[in-house]
Amino acid sequence: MTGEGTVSGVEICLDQVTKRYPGSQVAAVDEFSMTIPAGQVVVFVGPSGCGKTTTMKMINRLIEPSSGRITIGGRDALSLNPDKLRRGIGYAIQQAGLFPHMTVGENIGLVPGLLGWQQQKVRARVEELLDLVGLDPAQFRNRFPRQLSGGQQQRVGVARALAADPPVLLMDEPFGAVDPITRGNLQDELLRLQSELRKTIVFVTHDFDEAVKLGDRIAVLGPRSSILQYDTPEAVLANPADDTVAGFVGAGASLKQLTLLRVKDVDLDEAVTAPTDEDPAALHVRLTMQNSKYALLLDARRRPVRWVHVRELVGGGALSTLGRPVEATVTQRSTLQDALEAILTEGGHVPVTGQHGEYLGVVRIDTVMDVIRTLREEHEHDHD
Ligand SMILES: Nc1ncnc2c1ncn2[C@@H]1O[C@H](COP(=O)(O)OP(=O)(O)OP(=O)(O)O)[C@@H](O)[C@H]1O
Repeated sequence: MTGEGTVSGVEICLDQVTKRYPGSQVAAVDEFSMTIPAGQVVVFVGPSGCGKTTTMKMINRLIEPSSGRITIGGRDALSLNPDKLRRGIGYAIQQAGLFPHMTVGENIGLVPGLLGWQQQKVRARVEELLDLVGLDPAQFRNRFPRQLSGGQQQRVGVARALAADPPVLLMDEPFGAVDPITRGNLQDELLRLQSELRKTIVFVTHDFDEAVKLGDRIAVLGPRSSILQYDTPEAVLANPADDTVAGFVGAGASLKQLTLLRVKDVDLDEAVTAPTDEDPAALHVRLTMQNSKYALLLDARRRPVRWVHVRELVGGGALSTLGRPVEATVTQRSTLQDALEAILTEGGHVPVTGQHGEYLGVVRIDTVMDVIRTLREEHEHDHD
């Protein structure tokens, strides 16, 4: 994820951090070392029980490490007062973790209040944050958490984590408890927020697709929080470090890479186009001469309306009644994943439209397949 804001996050370093729970023979986290760059989103992904949450909670010392070193922005986290440390680190969890007896406003204003901010300033900050996460302050400020939907609660949870403008945000499956559509919206909003705020975010999830979507880097973790791979989503998808990672990435890994690219990143092809009032016989001649099977009919404002096959042009009838309607189009901003789905609907190619729905070109299935092949080769080459 690249953003335009200035980086407000700081680097986090974990150096041989180990957690041994009392009474347990094996370490839950075993000598974990990682540098998390300032202003980036790093996603910990891995199977249940591998130690993701334990690793994350050692960063804000909700769990005390048994040994090792942690620095946040160059400061030794283990020598700071834990309460003080936590006030400088935003924390968002599944089911939002809001205090049920406090209003939305009180929940969000909690940490700034603890930091001694003036009431007036806290109130202004609450308004600002509710706005930022897309909730109308007048409507939501005085409600209690139980009077909110799951998605709204998660938004408040994110607002609360951001309240004191901390450089670091820890997010533990924050969108785990909402339906897939709300989840997608919350992810989009986090990306939008992050492009402005540029915090350092550590995000824990089970969901590999979520990791690919949100992460600047993904850490795929195995037993005892061992780092199986720590790389960009592109690299993990294209070249999983071993069979375990490959299994976790799952089938269709190279297809998932297509969510990282957009239509504007590839060359468009030209279809044979025709206005809907063209003479079918004349269009037949044009298609034959250009050795094309299909023509794309455009309306008076050059918007794609129908596909017509060359065979359908010989039986007579007005062009506007021939062929079949265009069912899917994409824009320059659509992901190649969306384009591929549309191509499968449309049969081999999909029209690309501009701001006013006007025809710009088509993306063909061959183009998408070439992209997949190139990505795979590039990453194999990188890892030689
Ligand atoms: N308080 C505890 N006492 C003893 N063992 C614990 C404690 N908390 C976690 N563990 C153990 O430590 C290991 C790592 O747990 P952790 O919760 O960090 O994993 P996780 O990857 O976050 O799992 P999940 O995805 O299911 O939340 C597990 O084997 C777990 O049983």
